Amino acid sequence: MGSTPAEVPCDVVSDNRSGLGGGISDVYGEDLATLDQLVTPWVSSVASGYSLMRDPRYNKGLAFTDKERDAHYLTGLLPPVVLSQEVQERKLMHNLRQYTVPLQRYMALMDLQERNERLFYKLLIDNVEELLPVVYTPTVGEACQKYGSIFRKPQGLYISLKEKGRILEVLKNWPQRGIQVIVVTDGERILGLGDLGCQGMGIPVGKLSLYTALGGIRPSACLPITIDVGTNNEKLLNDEFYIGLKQRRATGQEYAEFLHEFMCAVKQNYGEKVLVQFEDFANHNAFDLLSKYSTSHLVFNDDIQGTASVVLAGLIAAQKVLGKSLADHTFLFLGAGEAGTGIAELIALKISKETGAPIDETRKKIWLVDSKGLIVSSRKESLQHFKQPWAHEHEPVKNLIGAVNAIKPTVLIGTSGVGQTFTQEVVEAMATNNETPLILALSNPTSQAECTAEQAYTWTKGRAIFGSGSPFDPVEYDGKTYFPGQANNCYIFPGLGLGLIMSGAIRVRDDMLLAASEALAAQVTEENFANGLIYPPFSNIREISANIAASVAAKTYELGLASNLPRPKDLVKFAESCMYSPVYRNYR
Ligand SMILES: NC(=O)C1=CN([C@@H]2O[C@H](COP(=O)(O)OP(=O)(O)OC[C@H]3O[C@@H](n4cnc5c(N)ncnc54)[C@H](OP(=O)(O)O)[C@@H]3O)[C@@H](O)[C@H]2O)C=CC1
Ligand SMILES: CC(=O)C(=O)O
Ligand SMILES: [Mg+2]
Repeated sequence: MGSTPAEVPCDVVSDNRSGLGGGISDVYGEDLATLDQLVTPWVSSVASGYSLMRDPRYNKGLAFTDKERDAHYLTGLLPPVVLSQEVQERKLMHNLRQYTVPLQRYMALMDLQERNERLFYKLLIDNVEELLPVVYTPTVGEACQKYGSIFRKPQGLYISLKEKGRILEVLKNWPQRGIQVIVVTDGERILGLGDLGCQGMGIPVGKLSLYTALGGIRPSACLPITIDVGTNNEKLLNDEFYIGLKQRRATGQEYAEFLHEFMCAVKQNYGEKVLVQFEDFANHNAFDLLSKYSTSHLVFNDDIQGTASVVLAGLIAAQKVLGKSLADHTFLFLGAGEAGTGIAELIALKISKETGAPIDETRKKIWLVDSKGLIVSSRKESLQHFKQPWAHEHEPVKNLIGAVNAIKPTVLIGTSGVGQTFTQEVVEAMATNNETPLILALSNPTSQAECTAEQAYTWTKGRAIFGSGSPFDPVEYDGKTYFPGQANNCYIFPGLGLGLIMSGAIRVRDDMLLAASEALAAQVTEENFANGLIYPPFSNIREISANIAASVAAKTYELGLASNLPRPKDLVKFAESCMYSPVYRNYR
């Protein structure tokens, strides 16, 4: 590394560089470079023999055929048996099930991803309900907490303050060029586990594996990034195995300039149509980053917008069970941060669109409690900007039970990041006030859920509709089985991302999030409703994602924000045709 990054303001990057496949012309600058400029000497070659077996993108392990073994100098490097991918899959699932500790399963799966990418995705796609809790919440949370200790092979791209002034060059070290989706975190609010610094990398890695498995985005088009601006986590600062910068977090101008350099470098390197998903930033940066870059980049914040879209989908679906329109509900949130206010705002927007009432009016049906109590107008001056629209006229209320009794919500949503805050008293009050209380304990991982599924069903005597951010097993109560739903943004972001990419979107708009919610809600079947579910099962997630993608793409075309022209006629078929398949390819 040596040359300084070109000084390109974020908003003057040519849009002609990346095509549907993220195809970029001379973005690495080899052709245009002058003699005194440094370039990265990337080469491509045909892998064979040992290096073919060591390349996770092409490795098939014992599934290499005899013909392939002969042609690619593999004979003798493998035992004689040839196994099909299906047999490999059965064997691996059998082995995985031997591990009783979830973190061991996580590590085994990460090893597989590093060893044989297609087999990893085949496993994940075919066994999504079993493996989602391993590569994603809750186990990924534990993995992040212990990332330094379990660290073997680096995954994703680490951009630390040490690279200030040369982020563009760091991006060029990533071997894949046709990047279509970046999930980036700075590790400050990892699930409900707080500041995990550089060890937050598990989250972008996990989210992007879902982009591929659930949304069909090619693995080579996905780039997980962790921005390391330090950590304020004392435990990590004193941990000899910590993998990040051992310094306190950069803030203010230093932070903003570093993030700006990053955002400019991303656009410069990958063009205008690369999707950047902000993930698990703390709310004091998340809202500002989203509003700053949503006018110049294709960005969305999963915690604010993806979560909003998935919860709205559940509420739209629940209308069929409850026989009430959204406008007939009163909503109460515990937690008024990214997830809470993000969901609240999208609900208010949806009601406003449905009823024609101004959004200032529709917000009045929605109440939020933060760590200081109910958000009311007398607190307005001291509130962060994202809470202010929710400061309604009401006398102060100190805590959640007080708010439940005063507001009498029909829907209770937990976005506090604090476990066991929906106490028996709170849940029973919901059951007293409502025939069918809708209770969503969204905080992750499981340890931070506001209540468990069992508590929700027991304390409401089986009358609640319950969903949670992390999965719970079905619950037996009074001779009946109850199936809790998983209200998690992973229903939305893979399909949303696919829809944006396949239409060549250049910006994300709220209407696209609403389209995603409608599409997800439409996938809930009568059978799901009969089981008390307001989300469809994950077993059909690829079909669901294709439908979400088609609706998002349709909205993108309608808004004039699509660049992949002409518009394909059948967007669902087009979405399906764009999806990555993990089935092995044959080598000549
Ligand atoms: N299911 C899903 O798909 C998603 C789940 N989440 C989960 O939601 C949780 C919150 O995330 P996010 O909104 O980004 O976090 P934020 O930090 O932005 O917000 C947390 C909010 O909770 C409030 N809070 C904290 N402790 C308490 C308490 N004891 N009583 C009342 N309020 C409290 C905070 O209050 P104050 O402002 O006063 O500090 C703040 O308003 C996390 O656990 C995360 O995993 C997030 C995104 C998606
Ligand atoms: C699910 C998710 O994005 C979160 O808990 O932060
Ligand atoms: Mg998140």
